[in-house]
Amino acid sequence: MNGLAVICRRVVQIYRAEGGDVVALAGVDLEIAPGEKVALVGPSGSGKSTLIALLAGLMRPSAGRVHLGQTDIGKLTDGELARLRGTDLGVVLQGATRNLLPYATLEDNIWLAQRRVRKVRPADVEPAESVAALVGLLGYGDRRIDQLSPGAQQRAALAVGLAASPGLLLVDEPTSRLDPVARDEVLSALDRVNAERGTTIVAVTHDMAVGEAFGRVVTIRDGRVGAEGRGGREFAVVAGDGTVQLPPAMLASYPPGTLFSVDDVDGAVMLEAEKPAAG
Ligand SMILES: Nc1ncnc2c1ncn2[C@@H]1O[C@H](COP(=O)(O)OP(=O)(O)OP(=O)(O)O)[C@@H](O)[C@H]1O
Repeated sequence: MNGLAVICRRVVQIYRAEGGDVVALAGVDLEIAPGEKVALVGPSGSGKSTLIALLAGLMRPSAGRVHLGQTDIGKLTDGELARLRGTDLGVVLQGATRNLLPYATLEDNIWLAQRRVRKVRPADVEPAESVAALVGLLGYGDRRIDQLSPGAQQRAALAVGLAASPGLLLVDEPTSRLDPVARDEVLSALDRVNAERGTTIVAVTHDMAVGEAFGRVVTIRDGRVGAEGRGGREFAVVAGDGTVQLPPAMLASYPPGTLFSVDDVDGAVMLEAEKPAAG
């Protein structure tokens, strides 16, 4: 299928924990066009995995809306969400082998991942061989997963995520623990999938090479979109409630509670910090 658009509006996710509630996402606004490649980066605990889990339909947002294409996933039943995951959504979890049956062949792994789409959209079922070719594993179909190198296992995990020809591929840390050659092979595979199928790709990563290869890098900070890099330039982002985050390095000079006067001067926004009263 064609690439799916992603729209998040004021998305809030709260985990109910014993020690108290944890606000993992505090109002995420994000738009991803069909066929875009987006890297999600940010400090540990900032909410990246939570956002991916919401996009993967593994849970529903506590508040706000998540649209995948025309579908508001908050309105789907559990059964409908599960169906979406095996058809329109491809999810590749962190750690290649978590997505694979290690003692089965690559071809069997792909075949198993196609079982839902075989019922729902049989016309979209591609031969296992062409899915393997897409990730650079042509001729590996009869190899057992546990006999593949770590880099080839990661591409096998991508093949399984792509087996149903999803419109959106979500990948958690696709290049972690790979050597530079294997990493480049994974990046080329993602590039090929995106170019040939138009699949929208969202990857959580700590690897700057992924961000550079993708071109669009969204930084999640404290459960919000903190900044965005495009074509190597870094931008601040206006959130749905009108707020803009300062770059973290500035917070030392302008701590929470600092007052700014805000002026629009010929299209440039001027912020001037109020000097603390002498005293
Ligand atoms: N199941 C859960 N129950 C309670 N709190 C959770 C749960 N999952 C995540 N959190 C908390 O939500 C916040 C966001 O976590 P999340 O895993 O989404 O961040 P992350 O950016 O993916 O971090 P990392 O890069 O370390 O994977 C953190 O404070 C985390 O401790």
